[in-house]
Amino acid sequence: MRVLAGEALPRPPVWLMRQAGRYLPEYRAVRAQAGSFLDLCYNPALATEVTLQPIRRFGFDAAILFSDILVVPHALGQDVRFTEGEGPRLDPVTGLADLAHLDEELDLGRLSPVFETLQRLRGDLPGETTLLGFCGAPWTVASYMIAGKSTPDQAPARVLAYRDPVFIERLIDRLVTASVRYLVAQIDAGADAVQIFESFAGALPPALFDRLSLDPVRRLVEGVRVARPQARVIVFARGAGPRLEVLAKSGIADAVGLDWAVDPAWARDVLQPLRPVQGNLDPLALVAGGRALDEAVDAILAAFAGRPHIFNLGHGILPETPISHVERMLRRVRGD
Ligand SMILES: Cc1c2[nH]c(c1CCC(=O)O)Cc1[nH]c(c(CCC(=O)O)c1C)Cc1[nH]c(c(CCC(=O)O)c1C)Cc1[nH]c(c(C)c1CCC(=O)O)C2
Repeated sequence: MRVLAGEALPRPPVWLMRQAGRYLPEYRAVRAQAGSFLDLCYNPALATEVTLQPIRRFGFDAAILFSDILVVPHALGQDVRFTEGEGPRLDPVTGLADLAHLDEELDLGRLSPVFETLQRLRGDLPGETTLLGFCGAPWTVASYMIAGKSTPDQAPARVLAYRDPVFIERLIDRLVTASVRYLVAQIDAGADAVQIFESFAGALPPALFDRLSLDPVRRLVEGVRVARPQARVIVFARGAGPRLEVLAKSGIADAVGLDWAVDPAWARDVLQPLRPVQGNLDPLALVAGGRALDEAVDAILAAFAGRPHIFNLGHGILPETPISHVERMLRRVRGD
């Protein structure tokens, strides 16, 4: 929270995207008894437990709510399933007629287990551990709602952005409104800060980036700040590249998340004078370990030293990551 307020610390605080997950045996054990992945997300006792697991094991400085970005379309009435080994499956929404079948307003009651999880976490976490809530950015969530699954380049949503701009705009608007409500409720339930995951920023050409990513994220954050002026917001726009400068200059986010392809020297010179940054170790360097990992960690620490920085990966931790590599990374980041 101090870094998000603009303070530079001698050692950066550290957490990892997807830090609760399949690389942990204790997560796999809970997952096996939980039923479906969504059952786990909506079970406050178990969701609290898996959120706490990486805090207990590694002492990360932040805990991130265990949930998924796709609970928002689910709570809007879209059918969402997670099938083993295949990832998410949704009944595609591809035009205004489909959109009419979804709820206009987000039903917060459907998401009450998520808020209960946050309340439990607030009580169970050490006082010095930041509690992070999150949601997907409107474009990223819309691209799943349209394609109905993960796609390499979000082609189904992108082609509709050209063919049916009215539909895309309505869908994005609905997600902005729903996400404001959702993040405000997360803050009220105990989240200290929230992260917005724009995982598919990199798919958008420049004209669409402003219209479908930057502007909706701005409206989302403004909506949250109007309702809860104390809110702290991290925006992680994967693949945005040099467009991160526009984000940093806009003042939308308290901190700018960096993916692993962002050059730390560039981010130090261009972004860090404007905003605190978060990132950006390549998750595959963490899989590889050894000297390559040490060098990658050192390069990030050196680049961002002296200005506000939160250490993190440049995307989610991979299931094949050895736990000993996470421990090695943490010793290096903490200087012990
Ligand atoms: C695009 C996206 C999704 N979900 C999310 C994003 C944005 C971040 C990113 O770009 O990775 C965000 C997310 N998903 C999950 C979290 C929990 C908090 C955390 O530890 O960071 C967060 C913040 C848990 C999860 N969400 C999912 C898992 C794995 C499911 C399982 O345990 O069976 C976890 C731990 C499932 C999920 N959820 C999603 C996909 C594509 C998948 C399948 C991928 C896979 O299987 O690895 C959608």
